[in-house]
Amino acid sequence: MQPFLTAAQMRSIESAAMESGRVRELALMECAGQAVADSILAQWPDVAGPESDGLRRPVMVLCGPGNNGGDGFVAARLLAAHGSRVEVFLLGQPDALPPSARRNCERWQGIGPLRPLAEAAGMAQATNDTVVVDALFGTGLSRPLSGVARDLFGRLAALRHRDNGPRLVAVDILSGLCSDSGRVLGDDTGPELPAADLTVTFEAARLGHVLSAGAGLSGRLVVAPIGLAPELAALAAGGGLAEAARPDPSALAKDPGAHKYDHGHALILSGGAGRSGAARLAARGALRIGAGLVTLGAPPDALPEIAAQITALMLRRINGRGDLVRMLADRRVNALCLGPGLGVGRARELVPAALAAGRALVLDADALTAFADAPQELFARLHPRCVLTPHGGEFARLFPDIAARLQAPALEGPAFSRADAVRAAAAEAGCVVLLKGRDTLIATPRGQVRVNAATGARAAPWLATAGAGDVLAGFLTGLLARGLEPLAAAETAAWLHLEAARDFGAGLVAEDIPEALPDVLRRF
Ligand SMILES: NC(=O)C1=CN([C@@H]2O[C@H](COP(=O)(O)OP(=O)(O)OC[C@H]3O[C@@H](n4cnc5c(N)ncnc54)[C@H](O)[C@@H]3O)[C@@H](O)[C@H]2O)[C@@H](O)CC1
Ligand SMILES: [K+]
Repeated sequence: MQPFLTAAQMRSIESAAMESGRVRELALMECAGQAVADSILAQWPDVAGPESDGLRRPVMVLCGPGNNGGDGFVAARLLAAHGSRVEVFLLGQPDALPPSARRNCERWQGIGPLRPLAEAAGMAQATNDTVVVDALFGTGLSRPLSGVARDLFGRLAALRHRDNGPRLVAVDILSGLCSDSGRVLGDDTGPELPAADLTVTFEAARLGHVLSAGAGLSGRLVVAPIGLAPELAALAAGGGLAEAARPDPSALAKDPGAHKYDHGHALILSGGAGRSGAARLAARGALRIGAGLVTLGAPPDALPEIAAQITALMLRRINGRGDLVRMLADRRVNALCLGPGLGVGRARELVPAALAAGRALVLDADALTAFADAPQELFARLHPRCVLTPHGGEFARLFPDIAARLQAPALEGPAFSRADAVRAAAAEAGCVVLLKGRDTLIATPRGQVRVNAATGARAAPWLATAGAGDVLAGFLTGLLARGLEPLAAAETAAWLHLEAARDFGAGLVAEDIPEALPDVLRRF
């Protein structure tokens, strides 16, 4: 299990560990600062070295008024012990620091000078390749960056565009980012934040590392254990933690003795002539992911073009509601996909009939847009075997009140997050909702949340391509046909979709995603 914590959850495990007497705050801070120093030494070995080496890369540690600053003082001390050239800057006064941070500030003052943060700006500009350690604010950030910190970050953001600009390491989370939502606290005037090269966080990732702006600003993420594993396990056992999407390999294996009908029969409904490409992509995805049979249901005018394009897929004339009801009399058709290229008018006619059949059902694209004027009409018909797969725009049309909370400026932390939004949407819809994006989020009506983040080592920039969402809907439908439950199907589909795109790499177009899947499945 790879959990993503909120600031409150992180504080709760820290408090539990300290209240039980198992660990002390100073020890936690020492571990945290050690992890920061170790990660810097691993990524930039040239920060350390003998005194005579003029090529040593300088380090600037920016400490804030809370315990995040305390981690910075520890890292500064440990880097100095490795021979690094370290300058330390403080926002605020040493005697206003909380006790453990103050203790570590005093230890630093026994080693080197402490300067006001205002002096850091000029230095970052003067020295190329400096490693700047951002220990200004962590999980305690409650309002937008302001004053000296905001000005300094604006300058760092400008310098980061240069090749030899400073490198940036965020302690716990980049200052200015809300650790629960990954949103930049502020309004449309800023602040502007520089992207970190590296974020070193503790015990478990925060949601803010992978959601919204945090996905692009956190850089490489190192999650360092600091001795809170028992408390984290206890918290996880209580349920309710957001987790990374993870496929279940055993659910994907096929029994050598099984018949094709044992793997389900998926029905993908297509739009009319000239609009069948999206449904064909979805159908190819459903077939590749292992549905036993996949049928495309199309109106008469689209039949010739589809017939000319497909081989293993089956084709059936489904013109209107009556045709669909007749097809669904075959109980072996156990999963449906409506939306990709369907057309809004056709969706309006077919979605209610598809929902009434009670089969596993993916509603995507036009099937969602068709109910933008009357989402409650759709919600009243949804059942627990449905999965909605909106992108941001479709989400906003179906759940305008929830989307409005997400679009309002994040002026205070913790801000309303995409995880909060998808959880609220699943509760309102009464079924699994998969919100597409670089940070794809999946929620159940019971409040479970899975995150499939295309960030860091799993970045897949080529996946932002026309038709990729249609393939995802097809993967999901294929897995539902194979009998996976909606949550497992959604997280497995999202995970495999991203892996296939990463495997293919540059030049990816949507057609490549199903074709890249076999290599991914073989690795299981
Ligand atoms: N509590 C613990 O046991 C541990 C905490 N650790 C570190 O401590 C951090 C959390 O420490 P804190 O709770 O002290 O919080 P922070 O250090 O993130 O900051 C809190 C301080 O900043 C002020 N503040 C918040 N937003 C501000 C803004 N925009 N402008 C100016 N001031 C602002 C607050 O009033 C408070 O004084 C974690 O992120 C982590 O780095 C680690 O040392 C591990 C152990
Ligand atoms: K920070």
